[in-house]
Amino acid sequence: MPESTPAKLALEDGTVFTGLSIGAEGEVAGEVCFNTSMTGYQEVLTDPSYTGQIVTMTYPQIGNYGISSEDTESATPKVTGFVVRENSRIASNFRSEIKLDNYLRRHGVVAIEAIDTRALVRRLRSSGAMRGVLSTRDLDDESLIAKARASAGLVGRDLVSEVTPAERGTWSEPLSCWTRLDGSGSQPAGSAGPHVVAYDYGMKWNIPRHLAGNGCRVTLVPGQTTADEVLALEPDGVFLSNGPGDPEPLVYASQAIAQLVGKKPIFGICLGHQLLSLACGAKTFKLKFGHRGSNHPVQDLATGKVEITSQNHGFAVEADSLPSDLEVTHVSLNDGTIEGVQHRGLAGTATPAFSVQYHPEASAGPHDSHYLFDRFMAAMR
Ligand SMILES: NC(=O)CC[C@H](N)C(=O)O
Repeated sequence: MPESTPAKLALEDGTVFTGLSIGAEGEVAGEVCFNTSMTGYQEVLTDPSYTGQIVTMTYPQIGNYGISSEDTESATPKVTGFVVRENSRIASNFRSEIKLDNYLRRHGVVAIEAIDTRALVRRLRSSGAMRGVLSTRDLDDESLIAKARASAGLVGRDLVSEVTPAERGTWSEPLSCWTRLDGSGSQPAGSAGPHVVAYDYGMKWNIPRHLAGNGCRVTLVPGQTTADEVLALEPDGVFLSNGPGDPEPLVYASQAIAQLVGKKPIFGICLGHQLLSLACGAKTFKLKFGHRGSNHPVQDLATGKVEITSQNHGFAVEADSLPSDLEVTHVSLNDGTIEGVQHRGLAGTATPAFSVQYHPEASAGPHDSHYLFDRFMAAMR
């Protein structure tokens, strides 16, 4: 029985958790983080921004509504490893096609259940993000701890290269009826609207779904595409996607963006926000334990309004490093970190450049921030 295969998770601080495998046999090393969303495990599993990370869900029972191919944020799971308190034995949902554990095994994801996830998360909260090793092969504590300490971590690595597409592509699928704001039938895809060239650094699919659903013609380009190549496509706007890992080593990306600022309207999300900020001369830093969940409060400084947002980031833009060109537009009400910026000199012109650290495309999460897509549409028109 796969349910009875033992598995262990070891942290670099010497803590070892013993549980049961609910995924593939194997051994993986990554940064151990936690996500506080009560639902959305499927979107978490397939979000390419989790590349290099072993994700712990704080909600104690995961898998109860199974897996539906309509709900993925990329073609396959991208997490390096997965940790839950309890894998639901029942998948109760008419849309479910496969149970969580079978899905994890099918895609080779090493995963563990039946460990004290509260103890694990409290440790990550107080000590900060840690490297870890998750294994069904090696169950020797000392050996696992040594491997965790020798593992690469996230800082200084270019993880975008692992998930960005090799070739240029197009996108035409709109939002599904399940994610439409008003819950009505499928949105018509259009292509008569503006042409968006989207840098795909490991983009969640709900982003191009929003763009296509707004009538945009969407061209997806690899993260290494130069500014001249983007401009040759004659875009009405340039989108900068989310993506995994440390933004600072991605010099090719920030350099290309620097050459596009002021030439076309630019909208960035998450890694795209960090890269736009770097391109304008700001710095980024690693957060102690990151923001990952579906209910993070963010204040829009222009209106004073609070949005409840979906978040997934381990790095952030350093407030003290902001050049005079950049203005803070949104802040986190949990820890005061920067959640949005805009280029001061370009605000109100035909080529604004703005970005947010959180996820207005939701999936999973609330729809409060959808207005940012409307702002981008207005800028392109
Ligand atoms: N979701 C994202 O784009 C994450 C951005 C970046 N990799 C971070 O962890 O901060």
